[in-house]
Amino acid sequence: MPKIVDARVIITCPGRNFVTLKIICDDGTTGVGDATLNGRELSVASYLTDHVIPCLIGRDAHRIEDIWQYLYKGAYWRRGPVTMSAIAAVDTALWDIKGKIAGLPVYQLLGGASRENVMVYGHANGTTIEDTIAVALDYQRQGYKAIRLQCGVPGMASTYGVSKDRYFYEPADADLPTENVWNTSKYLRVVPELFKAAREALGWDVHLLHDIHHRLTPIEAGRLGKDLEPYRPFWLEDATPAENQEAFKLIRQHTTAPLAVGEIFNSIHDCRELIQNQLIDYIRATVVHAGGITHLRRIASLADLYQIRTGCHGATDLSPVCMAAALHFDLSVPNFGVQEYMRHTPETDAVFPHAYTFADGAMHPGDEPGLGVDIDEELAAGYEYSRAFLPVNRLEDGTMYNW
Ligand SMILES: O=C(O)C(=O)C[C@H](O)[C@H](O)CO
Ligand SMILES: [Mg+2]
Repeated sequence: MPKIVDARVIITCPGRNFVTLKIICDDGTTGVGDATLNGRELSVASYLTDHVIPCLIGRDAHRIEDIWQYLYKGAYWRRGPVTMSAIAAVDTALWDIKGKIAGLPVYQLLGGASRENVMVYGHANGTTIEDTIAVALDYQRQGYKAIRLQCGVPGMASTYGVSKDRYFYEPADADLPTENVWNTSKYLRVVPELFKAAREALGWDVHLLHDIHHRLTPIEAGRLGKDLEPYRPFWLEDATPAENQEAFKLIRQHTTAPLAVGEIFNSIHDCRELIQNQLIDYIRATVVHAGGITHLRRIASLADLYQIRTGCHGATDLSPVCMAAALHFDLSVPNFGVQEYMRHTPETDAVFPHAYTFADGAMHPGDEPGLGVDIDEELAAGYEYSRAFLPVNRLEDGTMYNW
């Protein structure tokens, strides 16, 4: 048996913070897992270092399921983003180790490829509709078959998903949370105009997505869905905060726009009602925040019973280690939908050398044994942790709101 003899947490900031777990076995095999929780990085690092790693030493690295159950049931305090991100990091690293020892890429251990590659969506954003369309056209030229559209809202100083200077969006931008201001009626006016302009410019052979980022009430979401229906959106994401899973019934009564939810979910229990009541079309939970490959597969299996497809979260705060793991998962599950892909910076790509590739709007995890990703610890050590928070949101009268 490959015995776990050591494990360490590596924190690095090549432009943004990443937390990575590396597990080392007695035969020298190592595995990596992403443990990054945006804006709360050090809590997961501490949970791993102080509470998880001591329990791992001496265990058989091949017993992935048993170790998962040990960390989940054994902690007594179940679920939550910190705990589940830490469990995910261990689980991901163990799949990496198992693949390396077997000499197989992880997707082969998960049942093999269910498709040739994995369709990804890119982020087109801009302060105006015109700017956003120009970026979307560029994505289309690069071969993307699916594009997320976010544009600035006239009369609002900043909007979720709109970057100041880049194609991708990096929200954790300050040492203390930036304060944004939100106005629902202004927002509800601009999005249908954006989609109309996008269909005119991009045609109908491209999937168009939009992220509401938890900002509407269910009835407002129903209205937006209805307004967007003529433009056939691929999905509307996070229409309303999903703690209240029942709320999605109201949205469903009013629109046939497909709904995607779950990037902040960390357990199958967060999405059980949404799935079993057929209230969503895509589940966005991903490897790092939803308990690793082991738990995410369980969520996907439940979703498959209800013809709900996967659409894993893949923003830049999920490291290349999570991206690699997600691609192995995506390639293997029968009910794959789409994978989010926000390119990392060259600095991040250098710290995390990886085998995954992008071509013609799709990705492939590569065929290296394990996950096909690693962390260059020497390079990582050159980028010191720098505290960064996600913004907070207020209504124009100062009321605290959802970001
Ligand atoms: O990529 C998305 O769909 C997001 O909503 C990005 C999130 O705001 C981001 O990952 C938060 O850390
Ligand atoms: Mg989102």
